[in-house]
Amino acid sequence: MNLVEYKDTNELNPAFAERVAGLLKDAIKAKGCASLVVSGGSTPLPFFKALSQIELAWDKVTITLADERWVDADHKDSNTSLVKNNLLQNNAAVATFAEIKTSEASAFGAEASVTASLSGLPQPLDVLILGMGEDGHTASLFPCSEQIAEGFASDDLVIAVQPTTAPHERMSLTLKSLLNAQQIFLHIVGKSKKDVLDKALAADDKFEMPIRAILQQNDVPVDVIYTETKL
Ligand SMILES: O=C1O[C@H](COP(=O)(O)O)[C@@H](O)[C@H](O)[C@H]1O
Repeated sequence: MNLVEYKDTNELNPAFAERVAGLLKDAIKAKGCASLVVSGGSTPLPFFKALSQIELAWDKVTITLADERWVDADHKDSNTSLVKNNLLQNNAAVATFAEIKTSEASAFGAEASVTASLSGLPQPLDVLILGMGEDGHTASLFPCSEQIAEGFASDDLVIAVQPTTAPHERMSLTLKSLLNAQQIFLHIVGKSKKDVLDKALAADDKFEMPIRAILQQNDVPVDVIYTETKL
């Protein structure tokens, strides 16, 4: 794990966007296409705006989400709408978006249709950007959920999850899917998230803090992109 710290979000967002864009350009040069998996929540919004403005062959990039809350597109908690309204804009408007929210009423039973929606996603993933909750969840691998052991052990691409300490059913990439990446970034902003990171690094029970399964592995490089100061 490599910690990359910035003075503030005004410095972090363009620099992180250039770093991600560089990796996507390298992948396109090497194989003609690239995959980018992003997270939702509140942290990535200004970074999405910065990334959307970078010039690259976005028509060769497939974007998807590491997880989604099972809500309609017009719900304020929709990660899909966050991506559509902030990342799939400007130069990035021509990227392909593989959605992980489908029309089923429940996430439970929708795994097959979500897996089908992801069938065109180039794998291994070129860039995976994760967030982290105060409870140490990442994607929607929640420590509180009944599905956490299966989320760690499953060979499937996605898993439906019902958190008990956060709202909404979720659809999440499984741990195996998340680790099928060339480069992982953990994007965190603020001292409280840094405290969670430090706690995650201080012990090894991944069921207590699922982010440990990402941080404490040696197969995929992980850069933590961090600033304490949100402007
Ligand atoms: O519920 C979720 O939370 C995490 C962290 O979100 P943030 O608001 O603290 O940035 C996020 O990474 C995940 O995609 C989201 O569904």
